[in-house]
Formats: sequence, C-alpha cells, structure tokens
Amino acid sequence: MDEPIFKIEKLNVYYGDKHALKDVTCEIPKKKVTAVVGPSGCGKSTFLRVLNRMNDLIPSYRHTGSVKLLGNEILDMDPVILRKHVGMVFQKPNPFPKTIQENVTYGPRIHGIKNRKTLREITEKSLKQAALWDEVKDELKKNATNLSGGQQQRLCIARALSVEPDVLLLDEPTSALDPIATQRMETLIEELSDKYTIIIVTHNLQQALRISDYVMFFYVGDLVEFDTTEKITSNPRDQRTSEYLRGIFS
Ligand SMILES: Nc1ncnc2c1ncn2[C@@H]1O[C@H](COP(=O)(O)OP(=O)(O)OP(=O)(O)O)[C@@H](O)[C@H]1O
Repeated sequence: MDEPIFKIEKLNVYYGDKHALKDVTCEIPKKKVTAVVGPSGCGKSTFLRVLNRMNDLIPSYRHTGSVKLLGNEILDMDPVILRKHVGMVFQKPNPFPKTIQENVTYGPRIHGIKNRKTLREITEKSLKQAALWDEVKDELKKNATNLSGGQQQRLCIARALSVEPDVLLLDEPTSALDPIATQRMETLIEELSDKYTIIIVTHNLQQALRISDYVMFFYVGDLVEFDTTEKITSNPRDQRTSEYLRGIFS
C-alpha cells in the first residue's frame, strides 16, 4: 500500500469524563473512499472532527495519542494550514449568504490569492469538479442561498475544493437531500475519489457499501473493524460487525 494519508496511533478522545474514542489505531489510505459507520453515539463524527481539529473549540474536549497527516502531527500544525489540506462538508448545506462566486473564492482569498483572473479560474475549476458549473455558470453573482439543497451541498463541495485539499471529510452529506440529489452526490463522490481522499460518515449503510472502498466500523468508541468494503461485507472478522451489517442493531 502507498503511504497512508492519515496514520493514527492510540487515539483516545474525551469530552470531560466521557471516553468517546478508545485506543484507535489505523491507517487511512490515500485517494480512496473510506466510510465511517456504526450505531448512533459510537464516535463517528468525533473521529471525523479530530482529523481537521474541529473539536478544538469544545472546552471539555481533549485527545491523546498521535494523528499524523502525511507524517506531520496535526496538533503541531497551524489549524488554518491543516484545514487547507483537510476540507470538510457538513450534514446541512451551509453556504455563506454571499454570491456563488464569493462562496467559492472565500478560501483562496484567505490564503492570499487576489488576482481576479486566477480567482475566476479557481471558481470555474472548483464548480466543474463539484458538477455544478453547467447549472450556475450564468448566475455566479446570484446569492448562493437561492440554490436548491442539492446545489447548495455541491457548492459546499466546490468551496472545499477551491483550496486544493488532499482530503475531504463528509459528515452525512446527503442526509438533508432528496433521493435524486443524493444520487448525484454519490456519483460525485465516486468521481472525486480519483483525485482526493474522501472520508465519509453516513447513517445509511447501503450508501456506505455502495460508494466506499474501505469501511471503518465503530462501536461504543472502539474501532471494531477496518477493512476493504469487499472483505467487510463478504467476511467480517467480528460478530458485532456482522450483526450490524445484517441489521440486527442500528
Ligand atoms: N460536545 C460534546 N460534549 C460532550 N459529549 C459529546 C460531545 N459531542 C459528542 N459527545 C459524546 O461523544 C459520543 C460520540 O458522539 P459522536 O457524535 O461522535 O457519535 P456519532 O457516532 O457521530 O453519533 P450519531 O450517529 O448519533 O451522529 C456520544 O456519547 C456523545 O454524546
């Protein structure tokens, strides 16, 4: 296997006394789709949010152990730089109440890009990658909040892609979308995985199995099993994984 994008060793996460992730050790492969699954409250979102330090602002939060992005300890990195490499898209589409173009160029501007032509090129490239360009190319100056839910979510993907990250973290990105928008998003995720590492939390097990190359199964803070989707579905090692996949609990 190539060098993993994330190397995680003995990661323990606490919110006050709550031990939310227990001794998690794993390596996340580059340019693959890894789905994070498990019952409610097992630590999926916590795990995802560790990876770009989104939990840092929670006063009761602390973690021990090591999380390395391409060999660099993320706690030693400037969070702004970390988040340039590790973008995130949330459950509910959350475009800024600004124009479509301003949404996409927000990140590049923060990172010092001012040239208008360059910003226009980034806008087009990012919107094309997010499969939204054809729908919005004539209305880049319109307010993003007028877009449909599915379009807003693809705009959030374009906004994340505009700073050329290595990793996209997706936290239940389709749970607020209708079935057609969900299907478009799934196709998009598959396309993007040629260029980006994608780590997706989803409650929808069928979706996880459809779109992922690897599956991580968490249960009450433990990483019970992490393997290729094929192996996990055909021959899970742990009985809890097998029962979860068979829908015995959810
Ligand atoms: N800000 C917080 N403060 C205290 N406890 C928290 C906080 N966020 C999460 N937890 C707790 O940590 C555990 C893991 O939560 P997390 O949200 O990561 O689970 P999850 O698997 O993503 O759940 P769900 O599928 O319901 O979204 C839960 O017991 C939760 O109550």
